[in-house]
Amino acid sequence: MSDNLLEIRGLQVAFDGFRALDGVDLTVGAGELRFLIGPNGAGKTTLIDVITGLTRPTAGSVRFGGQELVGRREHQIVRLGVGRTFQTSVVFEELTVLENLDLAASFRRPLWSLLRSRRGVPETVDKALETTGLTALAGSRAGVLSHGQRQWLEIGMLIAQEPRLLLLDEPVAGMAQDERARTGELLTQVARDHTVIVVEHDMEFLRRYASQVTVLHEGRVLTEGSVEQVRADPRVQEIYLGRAREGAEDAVR
Ligand SMILES: Nc1ncnc2c1ncn2[C@@H]1O[C@H](COP(=O)(O)OP(=O)(O)OP(=O)(O)O)[C@@H](O)[C@H]1O
Repeated sequence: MSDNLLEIRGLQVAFDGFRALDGVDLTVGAGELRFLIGPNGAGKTTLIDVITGLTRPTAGSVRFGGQELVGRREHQIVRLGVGRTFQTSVVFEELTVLENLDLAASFRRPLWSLLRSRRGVPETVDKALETTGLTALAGSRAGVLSHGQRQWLEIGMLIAQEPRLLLLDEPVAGMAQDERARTGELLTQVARDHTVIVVEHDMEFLRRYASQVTVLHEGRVLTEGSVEQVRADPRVQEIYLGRAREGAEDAVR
């Protein structure tokens, strides 16, 4: 049996004839921390939407742990062990950090165990608190968390569901420098027990925390490799620096 957790082949998505994905092939091994980059409109979010069942492809296949995901509904894909964060928050502000984690974890518990009175905190919730470093804030209302702490809570809510694959869409967007570093460490730690795909634009962040990078461009995989290999690729420089001339000077520095 192959060690590949995710095998995507010939994936196409068309919106009114426009090919947002145009034959994507992508293989991610079990236990990998893979970064996905590409300029605006490259198809990164569309790719995550297809893996998670939100968008149906016009052609191609997504095999996860040997099972075909195309054609399955979102909740079925979650149950198979694929978790994602959204760009909009899914945290309940009025609930505490612990309650948010407990609620997220509860989807795996059978109904009878939810109705039974429970003593203590489930192990998955404890582990999520510890991994995200939010133990001291367990009793705080989620509404008072900083932007960074909230992102970590969302990652914790995913971990509490025990997925095999986590898909994170720009986890450090809008974060201060110290929160970025903390997030990088968190992702590295999460990747010890899970396979993780991270969509991220920030090159400095990639340089520090990414080992394998896939570059998406115009709905296709342009290249893959280490951060250094990818940055040295003239085609990558062209797509980023082409835009840099339009104002985003730091794109591949
Ligand atoms: N529902 C939709 N209907 C029509 N076009 C869409 C739809 N969703 C995405 N697109 C188009 O598909 C292309 C890929 O979009 P996508 O959001 O996947 O890119 P991205 O790489 O995630 O970009 P960004 O970095 O800006 O988030 C874009 O040209 C976008 O306008």
